[in-house]
Amino acid sequence: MFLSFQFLVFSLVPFLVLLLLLIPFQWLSSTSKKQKNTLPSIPKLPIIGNLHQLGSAPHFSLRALSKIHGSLMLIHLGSVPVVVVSSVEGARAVLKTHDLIFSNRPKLSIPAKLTYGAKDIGFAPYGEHWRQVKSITVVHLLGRKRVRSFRKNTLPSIPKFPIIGNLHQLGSAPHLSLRALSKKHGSLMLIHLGSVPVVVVSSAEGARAVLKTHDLIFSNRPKLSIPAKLTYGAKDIGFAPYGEYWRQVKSITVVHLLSRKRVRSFRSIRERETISMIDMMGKTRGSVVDLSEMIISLTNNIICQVALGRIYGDYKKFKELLVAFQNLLGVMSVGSYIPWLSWVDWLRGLEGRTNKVVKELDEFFDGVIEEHINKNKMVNDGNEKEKDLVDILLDIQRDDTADFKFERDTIKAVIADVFSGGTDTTFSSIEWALSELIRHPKTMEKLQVEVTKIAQGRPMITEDDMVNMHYLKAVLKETLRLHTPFPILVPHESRQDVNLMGYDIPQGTQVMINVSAIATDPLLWDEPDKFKPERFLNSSIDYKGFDFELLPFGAGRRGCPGIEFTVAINELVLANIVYKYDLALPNDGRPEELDMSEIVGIVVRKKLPLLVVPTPRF
Ligand code: HEM
Repeated sequence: MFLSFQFLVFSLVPFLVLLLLLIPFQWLSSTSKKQKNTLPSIPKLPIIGNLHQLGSAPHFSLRALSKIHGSLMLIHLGSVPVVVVSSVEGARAVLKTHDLIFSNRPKLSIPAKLTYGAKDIGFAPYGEHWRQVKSITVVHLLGRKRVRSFRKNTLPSIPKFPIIGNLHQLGSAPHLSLRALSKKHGSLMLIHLGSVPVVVVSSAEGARAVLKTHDLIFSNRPKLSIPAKLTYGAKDIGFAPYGEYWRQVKSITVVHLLSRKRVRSFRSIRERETISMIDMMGKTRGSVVDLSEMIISLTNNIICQVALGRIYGDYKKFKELLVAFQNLLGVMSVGSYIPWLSWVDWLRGLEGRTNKVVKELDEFFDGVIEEHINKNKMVNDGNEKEKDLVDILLDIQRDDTADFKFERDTIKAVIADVFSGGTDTTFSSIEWALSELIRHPKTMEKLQVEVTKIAQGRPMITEDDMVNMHYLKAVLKETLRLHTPFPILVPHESRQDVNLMGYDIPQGTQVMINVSAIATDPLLWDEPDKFKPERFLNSSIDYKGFDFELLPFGAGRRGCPGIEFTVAINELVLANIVYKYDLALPNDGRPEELDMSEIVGIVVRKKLPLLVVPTPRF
């Protein structure tokens, strides 16, 4: 008993001594805590503190605890005191009132290891390092400007129907329908032709962005089923996809047919054909003349001679084939836009008509090529001047040393291009110019004064005179502005993703540039619908592809290579007709009665032929 009491005393003594020592300390510290107004800890277990109370969803557990112990409570995670805030005022006090004080992070062993010793933003202690790293990241990744730059800014599509998209809205004159739509939806709008998204551009800035700023990207052409069939699988220039083949074929055609030097060399052909037409007009002796028919023949004769070497005997048939060819180029095939409905093209006879025209033109071209091969076998004098385009293309085809090889189909496709691109466009601009002159007698008079003064009594106006014909040039520019032969450029296609005027345009998007809408934009032109050649007299605006408000020939890489060729014919023919004749309408029709209705194919032509009664002026 004594032993056990002794044992008890001896074992309790140190404990009691410790207790005696601790009591005043505890009392002291609790008084000092009271003075400091410390947050009382919620009940906890030794060693683990309140860790066991966090559970698998600490936010719920702590919310429950805060309902018992208050919205500001002290818990212990192991031995670490943690203040838990669950009220708006508490959050404000920590994150606003004392933000700077509470801006540090605790050192947590695993996150520190995972972040290269808290070298990141989230776990770095408050200080200069954290400030710098955070600010760099915000500026270059997380700032509003940067975040906006990551957003895909797609052009919203205008309302459309299922399957057909906006096809029904194009109507019979797409350039006019699209102009009306752009007034409502903006000068850059996304439409859908069937399932194919098409960006329609109707402003000079938009045209500049496509044809200059992003010219290389938009230099492709979409694959369109009917044009592809008509051009031997897009082996021509106009519909060939952008690439080495297109570059070579275009450059060969420019060098050997359309360059200024070559165009000059065809001068005698132009002058001969113009004299012949002027003579024919004189022979009608006061009767009605179909001037449209005469100008078509003149244009075709010139192109035939420079491209094929001569006018062909069964030429009438060739002319009819060309008309059919051009009509087909202007047709919108369902298959190009709704591939699974391509059988509709077959049903409406489009396929059949295309195949027939392709076959007949092909036979005609084969005949022309064979004739050239035989002729070259007989006369091989190597005289470059005598060679027409077919001779030159055959030479290139035969040349083993040339880097670039092409087949007979290329020759045929290029010839088809020259005729389809060159005849109707050239003819219709002369026809429209004469029609406008007849409707505006004062303008006609002014032009006649200019040509008469420059001709100085000579029987014909020649190409040397053109340099001084400022009013004539203004008349032609105004004609090409108001009666743009291709009111919508041949469609372009993006070769890669591109940002066009703030919008993300994906690769393979078709682009239609409505150059006639731009040429009649009231923001750019004063009285845009009136024929006023004077507007060009003191203006540097030209149609060569540098002024985006006037783009009858397009611009950039895909621009028309035939400007010199066509302008030479237009100027000469127009100057000589108005120099030699006064033109009156049949049956004493008044000038303003002249019908100016349009017919829209691939080229916008005058619907009715231009019938006039020519009276010699001298
Ligand atoms: C008034 C007469 C003419 C007008 C208004 C005209 C207009 C045009 C236009 C708007 C284009 C498409 C441009 C683009 O897609 O951006 C074009 C392309 C073309 N034109 Fe003309 N053209 C005319 C005469 C000619 C002539 C006389 C020829 C040849 C003899 C010709 C041959 C071509 C060719 C081959 C292309 C395709 C260019 C390419 O895709 O790279 N054009 N033309």
